Amino acid sequence: MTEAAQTLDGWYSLHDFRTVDWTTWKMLPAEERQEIIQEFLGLVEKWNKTQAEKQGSHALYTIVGQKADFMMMILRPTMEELNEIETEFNKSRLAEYTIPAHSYVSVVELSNYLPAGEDPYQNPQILARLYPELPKAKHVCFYPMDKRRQGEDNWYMLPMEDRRNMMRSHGMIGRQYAGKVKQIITGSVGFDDYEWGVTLFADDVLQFKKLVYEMRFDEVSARYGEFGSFFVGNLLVEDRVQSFLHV
Ligand code: VOV
Repeated sequence: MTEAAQTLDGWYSLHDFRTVDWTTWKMLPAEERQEIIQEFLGLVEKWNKTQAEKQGSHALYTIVGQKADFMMMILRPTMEELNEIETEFNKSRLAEYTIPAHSYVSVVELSNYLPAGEDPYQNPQILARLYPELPKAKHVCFYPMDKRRQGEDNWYMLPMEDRRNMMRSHGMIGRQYAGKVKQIITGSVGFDDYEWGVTLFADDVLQFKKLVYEMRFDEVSARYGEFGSFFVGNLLVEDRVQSFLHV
């Protein structure tokens, strides 16, 4: 057996994608739509409070294309809290006018491919990455991925040393995007259909394409990467919720 990578695990993560049922939403009287929007903003207010107390974080983005209309990304210390938030949203009146489009369950993950040193859970830089406040970047890009296990190309049969070297090269490419793209890698083995969720944040949306394309030529992605559906979107600040839902 080859040596398994050790992971550091942080907050649990739910990416919840919804499509708005504009047809029925339009049928409501304007005052009722207002009440529903206020109820939803009340939920967001609770999430803001949790975030201010550093007990979690969240992000709202509208999604471009037909896969979904908006995404709520939620980070919390436990799976139970994710479940409660999801259920609370589902019981809200806005949910009656949305259709679930997609979801992804995972946990913020760092792996030990890079040297860590002393107890990582005491290192403030590592803690900030395991329990991050999601940035208010203008754009988000989310996709799930696997490492291939096929014939000669089986990531999980490679010696630790080889995997570490490849991850070093991966990290070097990533570092060139410092300040342009922030990545949050969430592990989902045992939780969802792929092995990782990749969530990228950037103010310049084109940097997603440049980064992902450049990584395609790097061995760990070129030989071993398998990818699911991509979602790309724009920041939905609370002030924009009104205009987004205005009909
Ligand atoms: C924005 C840039 C960026 C940077 C700096 C970066 C760096 C790093 C480092 C240093 C490490 C290893 C240690 C750790 O921190 O876990 C990782 C780890 C990982 N990455 Fe990464 N990655 C980036 C970006 C980045 C992207 C764009 C992708 C998608 C790949 C693509 O082809 O579309 C990705 C994937 C991953 C994955 C799936 C893992 C876990 C792999 C495993 O087998 O465990 N990643 N990554």
